[in-house]
Amino acid sequence: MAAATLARRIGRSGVLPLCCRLPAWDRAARPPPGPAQPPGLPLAPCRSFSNNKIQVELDESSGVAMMKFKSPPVNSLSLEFLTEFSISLEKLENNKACRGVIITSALPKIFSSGLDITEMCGKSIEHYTEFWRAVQEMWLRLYGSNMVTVAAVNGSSPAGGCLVALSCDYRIMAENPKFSIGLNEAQLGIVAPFWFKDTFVNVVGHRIAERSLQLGSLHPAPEALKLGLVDELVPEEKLMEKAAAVMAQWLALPDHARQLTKTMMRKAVLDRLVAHREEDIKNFISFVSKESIQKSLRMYMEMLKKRKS
Ligand SMILES: CC/C=C\C/C=C\CCCC/C=C/C(=O)SCCNC(=O)CCNC(=O)[C@H](O)C(C)(C)COP(=O)(O)OP(=O)(O)OC[C@H]1O[C@@H](n2cnc3c(N)ncnc32)[C@H](O)[C@@H]1OP(=O)(O)O
Repeated sequence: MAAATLARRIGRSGVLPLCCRLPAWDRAARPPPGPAQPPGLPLAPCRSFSNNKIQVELDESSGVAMMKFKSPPVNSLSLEFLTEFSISLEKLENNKACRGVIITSALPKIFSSGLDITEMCGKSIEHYTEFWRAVQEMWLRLYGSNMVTVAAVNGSSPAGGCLVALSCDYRIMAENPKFSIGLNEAQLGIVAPFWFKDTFVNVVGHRIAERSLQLGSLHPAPEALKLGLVDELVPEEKLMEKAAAVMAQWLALPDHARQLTKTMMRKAVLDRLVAHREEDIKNFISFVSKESIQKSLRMYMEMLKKRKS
């Protein structure tokens, strides 16, 4: 689907209507590009594209795309960012030449600061609906992607930023103990929804997830490795090289076998959100509309600003 058409269909809601496409986890496995492809079949024209928030470059010879978050100061996941993120994933997913994507940040020291807190403060019910749908859409696309997804975590990655990394197939983090990662929602006085929790449990197991979620822990990189929250630590200067090597290893397998296995592992969790999407939006709205929650979020933002001065 052309980017302009996609953007029009997404419209202000930030969401692709589900009727527009099959979810990635329900699609048939794609044949690998290259010799198996009928000669003369044009590849989708998306070698490199970028928008205000995200830059993507696809190397058609390897089938690997590099996606870089570039939304200063901290790559917060605003409605606009989430919309661009979903559009970028959709473009790659629909491009037969693309088999894998490495997700990283173009900013120093920050992978992503998580959901943009200002999107959850003092806004209308319509805005909360649109925002939360865009958060759901991003996760459904990323967690349900048929592509191999590798997170090259080159900075701190709290809450929604951690969810992005957790939703990938493999996480490599720069071994800087100043960088931390985790679902710290409880520290903000808010609660990670069930599908954040399910994604976390699927990576680290129930006990570690329960303790970490209740405490709202942000784990420095070495601790994140011990907990299995990330798969590997490497010196920062080796991060991209390592991500490319891991990607090559995963792409050495036949796509169909890997994709069907991924679907088998993730389907129940994806289906749970798909079945309860509207209810989840209602829960989000009633939760963030509470005066006590608004107060907690405002205090947290003030704390961030004070810490700076
Ligand atoms: C029952 C349940 C049912 C339904 C669900 C209910 C509830 C909803 C759940 C919602 C789930 C939420 C998920 C989230 O992702 S919440 C966001 C969590 N994020 C954080 O806690 C990170 C906060 N930020 C930081 O810790 C630091 O900023 C960071 C990332 C380590 C970078 O530090 P530093 O380089 O020093 O930069 P600054 O702190 O100076 O920040 C620069 C600038 O950016 C602003 N900012 C930072 N993070 C955010 C953010 N997430 N959203 C918006 N703005 C952010 C910061 O305030 C500074 O702004 P300024 O104007 O002062 O320059």
